[in-house]
Amino acid sequence: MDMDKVNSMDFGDFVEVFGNVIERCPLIAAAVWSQRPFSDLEDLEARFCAFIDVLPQSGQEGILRCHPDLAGRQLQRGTLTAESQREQSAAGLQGLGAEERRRLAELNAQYRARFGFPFVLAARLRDSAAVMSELARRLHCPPAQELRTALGEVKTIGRLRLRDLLGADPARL
Ligand SMILES: NC(=O)N[C@H]1NC(=O)NC1=O
Repeated sequence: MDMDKVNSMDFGDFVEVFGNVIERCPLIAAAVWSQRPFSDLEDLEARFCAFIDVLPQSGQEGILRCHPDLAGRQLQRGTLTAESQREQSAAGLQGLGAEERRRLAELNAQYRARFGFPFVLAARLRDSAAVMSELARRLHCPPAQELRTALGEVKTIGRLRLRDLLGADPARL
């Protein structure tokens, strides 16, 4: 899909196509549509990121809370969004053994109890060992720093999803 096509989309089509660039936050695509035309992919990415950056902290935390747990119950049940399913599978999270799943669930619960939102990371760029070690490491970060890190991961996930939709090279992120 090229930028002319994106710029010519009506509101409904745009939200349909880009509504899950930020996981389960179609409102962001709805807001970004108003800012067309976009000059290129980087411009489009920047609009999604800027929306996140100007939200109050409660809104930023709300975005994080829209993300499903990594290797959580939804992955087992197959009820994730198609994008999330693909990303979690790419990290090998579907093939975890019972003990690894239990350990990850325990760390996810500790993380959520400490920060008030789920642990978020761009799973596509990691394997399951890296997911586990990042979770164990970030669990001990100061809350303000962790909020910034988590939002950075949301943006990375979104940029990779945009690249998929536009047929751009994900390696150039
Ligand atoms: N919790 C979390 O990071 N979830 C996300 N990560 C990712 O790559 N896809 C997701 O849904």
